[in-house]
Amino acid sequence: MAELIDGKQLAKTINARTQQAVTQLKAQGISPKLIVIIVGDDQASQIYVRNKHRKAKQLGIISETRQLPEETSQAELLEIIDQYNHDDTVHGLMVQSPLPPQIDEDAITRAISPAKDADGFNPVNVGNLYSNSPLNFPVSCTPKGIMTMLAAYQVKLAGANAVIVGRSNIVGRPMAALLLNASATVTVVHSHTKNMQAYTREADILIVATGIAHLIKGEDIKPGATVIDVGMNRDEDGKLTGDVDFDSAESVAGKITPVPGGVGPMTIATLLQQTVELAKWSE
Ligand SMILES: NC(=O)C1=CN([C@@H]2O[C@H](COP(=O)(O)OP(=O)(O)OC[C@H]3O[C@@H](n4cnc5c(N)ncnc54)[C@H](OP(=O)(O)O)[C@@H]3O)[C@@H](O)[C@H]2O)C=CC1
Ligand SMILES: Nc1nc(=O)c2c([nH]1)NC[C@@H]1CN(c3ccc(C(=O)N[C@@H](CCC(=O)O)C(=O)O)cc3)C=[N+]21
Repeated sequence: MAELIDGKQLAKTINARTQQAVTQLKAQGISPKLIVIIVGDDQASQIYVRNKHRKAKQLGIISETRQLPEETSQAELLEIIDQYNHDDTVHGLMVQSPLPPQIDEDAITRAISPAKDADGFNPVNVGNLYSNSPLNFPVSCTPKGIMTMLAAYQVKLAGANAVIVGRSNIVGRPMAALLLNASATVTVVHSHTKNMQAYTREADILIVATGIAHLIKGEDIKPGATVIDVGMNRDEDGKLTGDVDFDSAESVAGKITPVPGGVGPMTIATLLQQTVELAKWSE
């Protein structure tokens, strides 16, 4: 039976550290502040944003949710981002996805100042990540949180075969860069990959982010592997379920994350940790 990687518990530890860092910054006259912009009323986004806001407040971070109507134009959103870019009291800024079709995501990620980029999606920060820059810069929170989980559970990265299923800008691509920077041997597979099982079965570390419920089963996993399930899917009766078939996977894997209670809580903890880092770096 695999060891459970308890993201919920680890998130509490990270949040306690963040709270201490907030106290220290406030003593120096800096009050970390995060702005989350949300366009339209996507139900899932509303829930995440509410959770982020509540946690941020608990940790002493000033958190504002800027709710914009579904019909907001790209020019209007860019204007609002520009205002926050120039507001010295704001340290972290993010625009929740998905965005309505009239708004180009790429244009939005480019508009957010790299120094306030709480999501780490701006190409300047992605470039820093891919060139393994020694500078301080923000990184996409989900993969960054996964690195914290792997470290906390003493998963060896150097020389490990790491296989990532999915190549999105939010998870797969930054995850590949982080693991490569940590000297893992990295393979990224996706919907065009031939014979995906041949790769997943060789993975010492398997990270799955596709949005396809139960895509990965026990038979696709190398015995003893560390399995990280990023997927967040709703089944017929509204229950949250991952991209990994937990029941068949947990008897094969060495370590495994549950859904819920795995990667999700770490994403939020990492966003708040990173907001405080941005405030520190802004000094
Ligand atoms: N817990 C958390 O904090 C977070 C959870 N999520 C969840 O993670 C999941 C993935 O999110 P995200 O990365 O944004 O998703 P995207 O839809 O942006 O990307 C999905 C990726 O999976 C690949 N893929 C789809 N089908 C298959 C298949 N049959 N075999 C192999 N690869 C496949 C796609 O390939 P191709 O590129 O070829 O289309 C694509 O690269 C979702 O469930 C999402 O809700 C996301 C972010 C944070
Ligand atoms: N600009 C942007 N940045 C993001 O980081 C971003 C985004 N857009 N759009 C959507 C995805 C998804 N995401 C999650 C955050 C927390 C949980 C989370 O807390 N999950 C809990 C359960 C939550 C529940 O019960 O619904 C868990 O897995 O235990 C999940 C998913 C961030 N995302």
